[in-house]
Amino acid sequence: MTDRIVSWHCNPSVPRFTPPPGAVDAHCHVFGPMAQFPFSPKAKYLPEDAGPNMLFALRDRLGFSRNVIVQASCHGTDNAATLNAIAKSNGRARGVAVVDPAISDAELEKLHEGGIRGVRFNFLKRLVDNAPKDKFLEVAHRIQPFGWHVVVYFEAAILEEMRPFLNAIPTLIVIDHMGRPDVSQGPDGADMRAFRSLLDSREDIWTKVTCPDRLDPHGPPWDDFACAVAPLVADYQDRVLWGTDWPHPNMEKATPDDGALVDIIPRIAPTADLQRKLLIDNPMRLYWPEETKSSS
Ligand SMILES: O=C(O)/C=C(\CC(=O)C(=O)O)C(=O)O
Repeated sequence: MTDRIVSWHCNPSVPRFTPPPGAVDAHCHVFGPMAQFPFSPKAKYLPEDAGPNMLFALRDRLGFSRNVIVQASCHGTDNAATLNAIAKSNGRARGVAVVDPAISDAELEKLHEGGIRGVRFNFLKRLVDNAPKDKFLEVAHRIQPFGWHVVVYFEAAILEEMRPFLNAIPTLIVIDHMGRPDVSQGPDGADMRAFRSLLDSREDIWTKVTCPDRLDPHGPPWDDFACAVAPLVADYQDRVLWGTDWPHPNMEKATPDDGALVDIIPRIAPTADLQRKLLIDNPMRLYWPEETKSSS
């Protein structure tokens, strides 16, 4: 690995769709800055810096109010860059960490104080060397007292083999990018049906209806994604989250325009009610529950 890569659009458009005030971008990352927060020696990609100032400028440009920053695999289990971005956000960001299963309770407590509200288990072989299910389950039990949830990233091909592991997780689960279905199969295709059956197996499995750029083989304006995902949002409206996925790790060959990504929201969540659930109510329940308790 030599050259550092740029995986994001350098001049994203201002979206035509205006997110409702208080909207949360519930899946994004920061890279570095490397001089302060070096990448992991095990990183599978080496990006240019995409730090908190860039993230917050994009948030404002797109019309969002808050971010959920997910620790990217290039930073391994050192969450310092994610914590730094959260600390710089004036309370407008929270995060999802990736932890070494040997992490101490005191370190978990520090992550909580720093704004972490979940841990991510990544099963993509191109991103991580190993994904020890037994150790992950121990972690899932240890985060319970903090009220955190588990975020799981896997591809459609391994959904069935993931089921016993997912069944054993004692916390709420969020599946990244719907477990990467082939959206070109349509809303009733085999991948979507399998994913719906997973959602139906537990009411506390949520998902991120994210990444048309990764999932739609036909590219913008991502019609296959919109067609396959809109019925899912309608049917599981209280357990869906949306995010940009900026700075789009590994998408350097087809960097998506973030404004165009935002414009897919009204195509998958066509009513104001669905948009409020997707962009505000649902992410606030998971990441800023203390702000929602009084109103529920
Ligand atoms: O950002 C994403 O959601 C997807 C990624 C990168 C990633 O997850 C990571 O680096 O941790 C991918 O598919 O390459």
